[in-house]
Amino acid sequence: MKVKVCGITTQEAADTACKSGVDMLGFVFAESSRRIDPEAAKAIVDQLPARVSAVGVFVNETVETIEHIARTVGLDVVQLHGDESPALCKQLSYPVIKAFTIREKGDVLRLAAYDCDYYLVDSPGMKYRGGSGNTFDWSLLQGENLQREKLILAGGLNQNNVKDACKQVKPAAVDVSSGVETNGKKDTKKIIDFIQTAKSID
Ligand SMILES: O=C(O)c1ccccc1N[C@@H]1O[C@H](COP(=O)(O)O)[C@@H](O)[C@H]1O
Repeated sequence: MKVKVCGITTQEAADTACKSGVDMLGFVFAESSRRIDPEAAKAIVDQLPARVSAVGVFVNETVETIEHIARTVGLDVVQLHGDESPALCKQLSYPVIKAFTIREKGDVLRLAAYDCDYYLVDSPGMKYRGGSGNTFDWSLLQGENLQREKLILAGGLNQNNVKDACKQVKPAAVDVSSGVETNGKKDTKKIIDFIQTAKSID
């Protein structure tokens, strides 16, 4: 199981995740309590081992802004967490993770319109477009003809529910933010425990 830890704002959280075997680290450049400015993100990205991908999270930005920040920071992948069109995804020169909010069965059909590198399925946002810490009804994905090798499961995952979630959804990767935090800050023990648990899943 591939693991992405999102909402990284400190070198300490990045180091902990890297030492624990994380595959992708997410940096939020959208409205969020976890927002990081590009210069601060670049300082962390510059220290990442080559096997760890740096992912930039954007919400409804232009192609020009996304490309500019991606180049400045040294991102490997961009995650689009808003209402970005299939055409915008195709215009980007970076691999794309397109995020989809899953409220009902019909939402799953939207994935088919997109030709992207990964499809991230998430619960509806609350104050911001993501990072709510809430799960969604995983059974909505059962029986659907999804490209599981491109599927990233997100939304309220934590050390205690990630195994059950993966058993139901069978994604290629899991993404966590709130579930490895205490009082809104990344928690070293939770990061280690989450990555160890997720990595033990076949
Ligand atoms: O984390 C945020 O604050 C955020 C803000 C805006 C868009 C996306 C955001 N994060 C993404 O939200 C999901 C789920 O997070 P959580 O585990 O439920 O807290 C994850 O994909 C993050 O990449």
